[in-house]
Amino acid sequence: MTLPNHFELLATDGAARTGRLTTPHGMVRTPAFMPVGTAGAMKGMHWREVREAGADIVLGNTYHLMLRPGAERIAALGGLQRFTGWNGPMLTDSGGFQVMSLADLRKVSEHAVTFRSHIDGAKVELSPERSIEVQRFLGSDIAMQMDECVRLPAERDDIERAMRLSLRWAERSKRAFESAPDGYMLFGIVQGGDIPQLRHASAQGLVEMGFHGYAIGGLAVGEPQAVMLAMIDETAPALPTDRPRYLMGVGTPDDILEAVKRGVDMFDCVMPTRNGRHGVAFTRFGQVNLRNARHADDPRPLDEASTWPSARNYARAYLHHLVKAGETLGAMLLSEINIAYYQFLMQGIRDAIAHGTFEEFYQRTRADWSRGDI
Ligand SMILES: Nc1nc2c(CCNCC3CCCCC3)c3[nH]c(NCCc4ccccc4)nc3cc2c(=O)[nH]1
Repeated sequence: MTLPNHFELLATDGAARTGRLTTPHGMVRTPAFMPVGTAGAMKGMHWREVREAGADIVLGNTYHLMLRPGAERIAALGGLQRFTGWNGPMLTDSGGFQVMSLADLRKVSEHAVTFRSHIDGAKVELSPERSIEVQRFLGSDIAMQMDECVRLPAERDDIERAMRLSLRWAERSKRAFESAPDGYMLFGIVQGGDIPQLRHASAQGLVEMGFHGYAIGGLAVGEPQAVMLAMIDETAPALPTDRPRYLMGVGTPDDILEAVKRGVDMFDCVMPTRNGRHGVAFTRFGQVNLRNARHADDPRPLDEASTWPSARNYARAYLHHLVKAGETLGAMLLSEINIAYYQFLMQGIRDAIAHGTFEEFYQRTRADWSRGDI
C-alpha cells in the first residue's frame, strides 16, 4: 500500500538533490544534518543554540529514553517535544542498533532483541511492535523500522540472514505503525552489508512494501569510506527519487559531501558534539585539535569570517586553556561551534544544488579543508 509522500524535491544537480520534508512539527530542508540528542538533550547546548545554528530536526534516543524515564511516562507528559522543550521535528531510531552497541547480554531472535538494561539490569524485550509503540509514545515525527545491522567485515551468510530478518521486521514495523495519525512517517532501512546483490534485494523488498522514506543502514560500521560510497552508489539508484534517503550514523563533513553527491538527503552523527567535548573543532579549513600545545599562545579565533559568534570571538589560546583545564565551557563552546559548522556546510550544499553549482562547491570546499595552514 503506497504511503502518502511528504517530501518535495526542489532541485537536482547531478545525483545531488535539495528538497523539503513536511512533518507534524515543522519543515525540514534537505540535505539535512540532524544533530543527535542523547537522553533527551543536546549535550552541552541549549535548544535555542541548536535552532540558531540552523538545525531543523534533531534525533531523540529511543534506547535510552525507553529505559529512563520510560516511553509511557514521556507520553503522559505530552511527548518528547513538550518533555524536552525542542518544539521542532524529531526523528527516532528503532533502538536495535543501540542495543547491539551498548547493552550486554543481548540476544537476537526472530521475534525480538532481548537484553539487560544498563541502568537496573532488568531484562528488556524490544520487538518491532514494541519499538514502534515506544517511538509513537515519544511522539517522534519520523520513526525507523526495527532492523539488525551487521558490523563489517562479515560473512555473506550473516549479512544475508540479517538483511532478510530486517525485511521481515520491516513488514511487522509497518503493520504496527498503521494506526499513526496522518503526517507521521515511518522509514524502512536498507541492509545488505558490502554485497551489491543483497543491497538490491533489500531495497527492492522495502520499496515493494512502501515507506515514507528510506534509510541506508549497515554502513559506517567499520568499512573503509570507499566501500561505504560504493554501497551508496549501489543503493540510492534502487530507491524512489521522490522520497527521502537517510544515511544512518554519517558522518564527517567529507563523508557527507561525498554522500550528497551520490543522492543522499539526510544524515545523523554524534561526531560534532562528541568531538567537541573532546576538544576537536570542525572549521571551514578542516579539523583543529585544541588540546595541542601549539595553540597555547595563539590569539587568533578559530575562524574570523565564521557566521557563528563563538567561532569568531574566542582566541584559540583561550579554547586550548578551557579544554586543558577541563572547564565545562570548553565542551559547550566547541559543541555549538561544531554543530554550527555542520549546519553552515549543509546550507552551503543546499544553496549550491539549488543554483546548479554543486560541483564547484564540492571542489572548493574540499580544497579549503586541505589547506592545512590552520
Ligand atoms: N537502526 C539503525 N541505526 C544505525 C545507526 C544509528 C544511527 N544513529 C542513531 C542515534 C540515535 C540517538 C543516539 C545516537 C545514535 C548507525 N550508526 C552508524 N555509524 C555510526 C558511526 C559512528 C560515528 C561517530 C561516532 C561513533 C560511531 N551506522 C549505523 C547503522 C544503523 C543501522 O543500520 N540501523
